[in-house]
Amino acid sequence: MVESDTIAALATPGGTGAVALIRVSGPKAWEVVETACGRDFGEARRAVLRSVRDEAGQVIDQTLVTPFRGPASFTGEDTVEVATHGGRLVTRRVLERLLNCGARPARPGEFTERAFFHGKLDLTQAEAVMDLISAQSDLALRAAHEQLEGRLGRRTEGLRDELLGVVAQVEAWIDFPEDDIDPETGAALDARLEAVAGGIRTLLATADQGRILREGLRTVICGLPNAGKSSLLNQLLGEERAIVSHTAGTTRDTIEEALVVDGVPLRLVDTAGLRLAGDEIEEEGIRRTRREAGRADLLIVVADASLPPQEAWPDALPAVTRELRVLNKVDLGEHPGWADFEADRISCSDGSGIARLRTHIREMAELGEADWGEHAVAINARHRGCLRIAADALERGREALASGMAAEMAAMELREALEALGEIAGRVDTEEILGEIFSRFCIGK
Ligand SMILES: Nc1nc2c(c(=O)[nH]1)N(C=O)[C@@H](CNc1ccc(C(=O)N[C@@H](CCC(=O)O)C(=O)O)cc1)CN2
Ligand SMILES: Nc1nc2c(ncn2[C@@H]2O[C@H](COP(=O)(O)OP(=O)(O)OP(=O)(O)O)[C@@H](O)[C@H]2O)c(=O)[nH]1
Ligand SMILES: [Mg+2]
Repeated sequence: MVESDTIAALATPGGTGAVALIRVSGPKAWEVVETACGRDFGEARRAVLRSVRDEAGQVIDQTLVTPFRGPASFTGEDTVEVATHGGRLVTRRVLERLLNCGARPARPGEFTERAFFHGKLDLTQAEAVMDLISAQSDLALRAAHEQLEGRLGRRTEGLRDELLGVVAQVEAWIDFPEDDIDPETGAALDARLEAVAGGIRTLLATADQGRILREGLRTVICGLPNAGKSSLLNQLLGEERAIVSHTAGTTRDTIEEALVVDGVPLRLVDTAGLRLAGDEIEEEGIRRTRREAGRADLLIVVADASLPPQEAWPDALPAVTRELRVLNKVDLGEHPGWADFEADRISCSDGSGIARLRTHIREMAELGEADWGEHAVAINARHRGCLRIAADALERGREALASGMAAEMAAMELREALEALGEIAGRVDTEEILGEIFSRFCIGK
């Protein structure tokens, strides 16, 4: 689907600023802007100062215009960038004028979509543009950058090429149905398939990292009432977000906030204290706490250090892969019963131990330099879906080969794996899938 019409949209946020940027892309991009400016541009990639005028010849704004000749542009099409003064009204009037001169408003993500259709970006790179814009931490930014630079696409396309080689060999056998695949060749093919499967597994293992980078580590604070859970949320946020009081049962509903702790994006959730409920609302709060705790990436269990352990530690918490134990209120003195208890000792009143707790949270996220590595990628949910389909089909293909089934059977399964792998970089012909992806972008991107 390569559309031949010319689109225009504001590329910068729709507020007041020093300068705003409007992009026009498509076969008539130059013509549209030249009409609005009443003059030709001359050379590509050279910024020129031009007045955009309305139909009556009245100047709307003095703008800096940069024309690009396809394919040497972001979209791969003829493109013109018009930098206007950054007022709401002036940008709206200039855009309206360009639309009147033959452009139509761009749909969300349409510039990037066109870059994809003109082969400027593969689908993983187009997705990376979006990740880059929404990145909330330096690591998320770095991951998006590496994906934009094409690292993930090269890996999946590399695996696909290798698989394609094997499929070609298997299919060559289909033409000679009287010959079975000889065991030696069969073993060699299987070794190559195992290597592809290994590559897929390596990528799948980054799904957790990818989700955490994009959505944040889901961190749930829980514990008995009055332990200081809301105080801890406030401490980590650096603001008085949640209500804190000496009354047990203060927090009745879950509170969720996004923040970055030591470079790790978190979704921090404060919950109602776990105990036998006093009333119906509290009971519902506690039900929500259990649900939240169950879907946490990291559980922070908080207890009051000044109380004896048997009175302070909540029981029946869901098992999660990551858990941090915290003893709060150490400023009040620690009950001797905790002596051998391994936990972060903190005080939300005087801030002691909070810096160390932050470090521990970061370590738990396993997103540090050491965990990240030189060749790391962080896949998203769509990539994971494709990789799982590919891994399963590949497995079935290997079984078919091993059990001496007809080569057709094996080839069919391997073809399915091939297709799923190719889908990651955008080898898809269903516009529906692509439309779904690009529609999540903002207008002008
Ligand atoms: N003014 C402006 N700034 C921007 C963008 C933009 O579209 N316009 N970008 C939009 O996201 C990002 C930069 N990405 C871009 C990627 C490729 C090309 C481009 O013209 N590519 C040509 C020429 C390459 C070259 O000169 O080396 C090409 O690929 O053929 C432009 C911007 C961020 N900053
Ligand atoms: N001395 C001392 N008091 C603290 C500390 N942290 C919290 N508190 C106090 O403990 C009481 C309970 O704090 P909250 O943060 O509301 O406790 P919570 O766990 O959210 O309680 P619920 O929402 O009722 O489950 C408040 O009076 C806080 O001021 C601390 O480190 N030291
Ligand atoms: Mg609370």
